[in-house]
Amino acid sequence: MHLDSNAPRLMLQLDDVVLRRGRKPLIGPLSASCSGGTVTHLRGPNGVGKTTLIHALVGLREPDGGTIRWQGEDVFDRPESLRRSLCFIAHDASGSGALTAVESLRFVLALNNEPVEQAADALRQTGLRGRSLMQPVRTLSAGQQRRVALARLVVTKAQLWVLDEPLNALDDASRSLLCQRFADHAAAGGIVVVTSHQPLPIDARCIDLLSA
Ligand SMILES: Nc1ncnc2c1ncn2[C@@H]1O[C@H](COP(=O)(O)OP(=O)(O)OP(=O)(O)O)[C@@H](O)[C@H]1O
Repeated sequence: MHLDSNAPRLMLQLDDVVLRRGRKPLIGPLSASCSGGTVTHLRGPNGVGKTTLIHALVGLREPDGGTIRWQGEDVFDRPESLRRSLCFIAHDASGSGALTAVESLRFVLALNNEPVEQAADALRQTGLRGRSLMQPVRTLSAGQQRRVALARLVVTKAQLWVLDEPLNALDDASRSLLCQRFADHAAAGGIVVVTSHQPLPIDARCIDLLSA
C-alpha cells in the first residue's frame, strides 16, 4: 500500500475516551491520536481493558464517554468510512475450524471484498506450507491457526490495521516477520494499532493502560 502524497493524512483520533464494564471503570479519560506512518502499541496488565478499547476503536462498542473519530467521522455513529479503511483481526480470529486453511482465508477475504485468489500464496508467505494448507483449521496448532488469521495482512489494502494480540502463539521467526510487516505498512503511510504483552522490536509509540 502506498498512499497518494496529495491524499489527506490518515488520522484515528481519541478524545477523552472513557470505557466501563457495567459500573466498573476500565479506561480513561484517554486522548490520543494515531496518524499515518505510525505503529501504536497498546500495553497493560490482563483485564485492564485493551480488548475493550480495541472493540471501541473499530466501532463495535460505543464509548461510555468521549469520541473516537476516523478521518473526522465518529466511528460508532458513522462507521462507513472506517469500514472501508479497516483491517481488524481479533485475538481469537482464525476463521471456521471446519474449513481448511485456504478455505478459511478465502472466506474471510471474500467477506472483506479482498482478492480471494491470493489466499494460498498469502498463507505460504506466513510460513504455512504443504499439507497444512489443506487441513481443517481446528486441527492446526495454535501458532498455525494464528498464521491463518494473519495471512490477511499479506493481501489487504486497508490503511488502518487494528490487531488484538497478533503475536500470541507465534514462534520467534514469525514474530519478527510480522513486526517487520507492521513497520513496512507504517513506512508506506499506513497505521497499525496493536495490543501485545510482548515488546515490539520496531519503532512504535507505546500507550500504557493502567488499572483504574
Ligand atoms: N463480555 C464481557 N462481559 C462482562 N465483562 C467483560 C466482558 N469482556 C470483558 N469483560 C471484563 O472487562 C475487563 C477488561 O477485559 P479486556 O478483555 O478488555 O482486558 P484485556 O486488557 O484485553 O485483558 P488481557 O490482557 O487478559 O487480554 C475485564 O475485567 C473483563 O472481565
